[in-house]
Amino acid sequence: MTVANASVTPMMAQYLDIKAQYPDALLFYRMGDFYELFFDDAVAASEALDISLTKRGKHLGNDIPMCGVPFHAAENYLLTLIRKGFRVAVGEQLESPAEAKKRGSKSVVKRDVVRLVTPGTLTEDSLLEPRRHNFLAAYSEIRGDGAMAWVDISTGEMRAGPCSKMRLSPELARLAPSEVLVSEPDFDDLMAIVEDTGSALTPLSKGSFDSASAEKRLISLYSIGSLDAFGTFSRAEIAALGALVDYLDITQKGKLPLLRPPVREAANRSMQIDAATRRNLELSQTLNGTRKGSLLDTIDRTLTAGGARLLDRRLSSPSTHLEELHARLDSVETFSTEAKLRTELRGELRRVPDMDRALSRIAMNRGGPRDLVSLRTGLEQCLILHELLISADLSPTIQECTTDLVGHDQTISLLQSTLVAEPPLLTRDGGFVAAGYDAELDEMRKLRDEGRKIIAEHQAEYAAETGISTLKIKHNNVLGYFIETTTAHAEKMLKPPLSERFIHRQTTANAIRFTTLELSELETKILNAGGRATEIELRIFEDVRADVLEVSANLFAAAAALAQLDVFAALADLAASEDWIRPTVDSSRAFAISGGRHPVVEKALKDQGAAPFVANGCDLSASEGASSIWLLTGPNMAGKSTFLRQNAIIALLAQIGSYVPADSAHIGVVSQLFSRVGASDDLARGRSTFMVEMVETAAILNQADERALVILDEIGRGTATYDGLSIAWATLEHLHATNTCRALFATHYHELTALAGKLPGVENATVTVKEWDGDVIFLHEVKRGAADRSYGVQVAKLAGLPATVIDRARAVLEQLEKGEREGGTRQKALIDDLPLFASAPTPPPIAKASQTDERLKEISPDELTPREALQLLYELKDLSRS
Ligand SMILES: Nc1ncnc2c1ncn2[C@@H]1O[C@H](COP(=O)(O)OP(=O)(O)OP(=O)(O)O)[C@@H](O)[C@H]1O
Repeated sequence: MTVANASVTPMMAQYLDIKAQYPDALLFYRMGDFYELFFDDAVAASEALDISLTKRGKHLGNDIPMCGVPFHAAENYLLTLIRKGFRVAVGEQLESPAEAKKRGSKSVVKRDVVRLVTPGTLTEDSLLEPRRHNFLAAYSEIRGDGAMAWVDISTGEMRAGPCSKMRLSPELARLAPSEVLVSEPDFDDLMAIVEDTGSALTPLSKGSFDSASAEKRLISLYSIGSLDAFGTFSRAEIAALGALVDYLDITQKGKLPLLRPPVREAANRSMQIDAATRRNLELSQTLNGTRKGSLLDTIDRTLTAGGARLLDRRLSSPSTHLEELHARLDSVETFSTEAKLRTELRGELRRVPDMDRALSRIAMNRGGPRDLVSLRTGLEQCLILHELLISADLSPTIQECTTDLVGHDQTISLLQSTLVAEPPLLTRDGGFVAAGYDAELDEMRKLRDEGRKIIAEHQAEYAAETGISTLKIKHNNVLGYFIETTTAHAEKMLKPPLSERFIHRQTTANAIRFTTLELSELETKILNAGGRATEIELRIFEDVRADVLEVSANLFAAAAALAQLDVFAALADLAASEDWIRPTVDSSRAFAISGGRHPVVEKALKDQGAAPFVANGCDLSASEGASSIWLLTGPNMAGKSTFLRQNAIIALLAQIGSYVPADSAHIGVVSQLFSRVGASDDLARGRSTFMVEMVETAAILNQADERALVILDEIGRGTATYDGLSIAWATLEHLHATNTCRALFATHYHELTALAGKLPGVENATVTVKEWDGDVIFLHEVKRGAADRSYGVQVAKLAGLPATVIDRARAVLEQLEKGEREGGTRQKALIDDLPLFASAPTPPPIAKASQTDERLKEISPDELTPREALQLLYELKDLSRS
């Protein structure tokens, strides 16, 4: 849409031209100190940002809606827009108005989009959560072979791995990317899957996913001969990686971030956890959507942003690789036993800045002197940490980390010699290069600074010469340096002899301004010195930037080592203070936990000052080819869900390489974790509680293999009793006979406990309670055997149901039990044999009459609300009946 016709101003024509290239994004059009938005963009942004909508001129006879955000506060507005699902094209002025004028009096300042801001391509610290990754993912499929690639451009990490369409949803749940790229033809097909995970979905042309050109793109990006240098990637993986690079090229307008060589993530190296299980176990956020109260929040004691991101990554992808797990556990053990070393190490880790993000900003030319200082501080801390660790008895993994902490002497001394201790935020502010680093810079600075002193001396001299003590030398962009005095004092300066030396330049309302020849000369000298000093500083910044980027791989390795050390020390700290133990993880099919606890519930009870958490064991150990299932019965509120979740969490913690909250734990590696705990309506997708429950159960029964750990809580609760019981029964049998997995199955259907006698791999267990004086007391102890009853009525009483309802419920229950004992049907027991509910006695009519009479006397009908009037009418009707 090129609308450069005569009816629009040249500026508007330029705006429309640029906007036509970015129809799907809001265009931030830079005008001086503001980014302006026009037309529909303005309407949408003003609503999303809650800023006022104005108008500017006319287009095709109509007002042009406009709104704007100040340049200096643009980041916050950007964040709000991105969070609300918009994409923003940032259009900058590429020349100054003066330069535009030189090209012709009617020329419009050149502008173009310098960057397309989308959820997956943020780099600004203020737009990112420091302790979380921000992934951009791409999904591609070539002849039925699917793959996913993902990158965090704020740290440069890029990975790819196989991913079938069926695995797309759990993979997206694992990575939680903020944006997913798909090929245009796949858009409609994948929309529901991607949107379900909360990621933004962006279609790219089919060409971006072409694997041959993707390979060429990657080879030229990394200047390598062949991609084999990084491992063996499938065509689909290459296509997905290539799409990422292409999209970064489009959005960053050619300024590619520093992308580290892609790493291939083999399938089956991490525990499969689907989205529902992640939600149910509240891994990184609670069911209410908050981080606080999640498992991650409870276990995260890391002190660096890089460490926090690594822990988050590990928790979302527990490993199934035994060697890797043991290496991690050995490292946590090192810091668990070496308490003093751990404390000292953590003291130093606290000072480590976010080197990854600083380096990425520097690479993208969005960094400033403070980012260089972050690298310097980080590397200095590396040396201190190395010193601390070197004499200790370390695990091999920690030893490897220590080697990456050193070898940066040249970079350290470069950064130490170039930068001042506390530089300004922006390079253009100048003043960040240390004195003594560059002789010319020192000289220019001296001249510039002495220039100020000389100006002050001149001012004193002129004051003495004219006898005007209030005379000042000032500066503005029009006159440069000038001498200013009040109109009254200026009289004598306008007359000889002073007028020969002081040249009159300007008269304002309150002052008269002069200059002298020597002042003009001085100005040129000073100005040149200041400008030259800035020029030199910018050149030095560029040189240092290039030197740093030259060794970026070493710097990333140092940052990765710091993050690892932080995670190991944080997990060791947690283990030591919370009394966690090292689990045994092997290739057996064991699942033997003694004294297990739920870390989040335990902490919550501790924080509330409530009775301590009751530890419970669990043994689901199974022999090859057999299943082992605990069928858990017990009253509501007894702690069944907590017990179920705690066992899943213990397995998960063990497989991220952490100690676990238990007295002992032996876990045969779990490759899939499934959990169906509780139920929530998925009204947005028009699915009832029962439907959601069945969809999730179906996924488990279809996918769980013999290395799976399955947690099922109250299957069938969402439907009629007999249907529910039948479904639960059949599900349990299927898990036992077909899935042959390790499972915990909590149920209210006591009838199921009979299966324990029939199926060899099923055992009954119950969460105990005590009944006392008609009330129930929760002991939270899990024991083998079946619960005698469900205590639902007692729990309802605890919850505050009215006494009449509780009494009546007891009567119904007794009748049911009696009916069953006597061999009748439930229906007969209830319909034929249960006496009808005797309603509460009606209050004596007299009292009612008098009350109503009183109210009638008091209230005039006009004062009544419609509701009160209706109420009164009913009362009067009752009265007339009686
Ligand atoms: N082992 C335990 N030690 C101490 N308190 C516990 C323990 N387990 C659970 N609780 C407490 O009991 C509460 C209820 O636990 P939970 O939700 O697991 O019960 P439930 O049997 O699954 O109940 P429902 O069947 O109603 O869902 C928890 O919020 C916690 O405060």
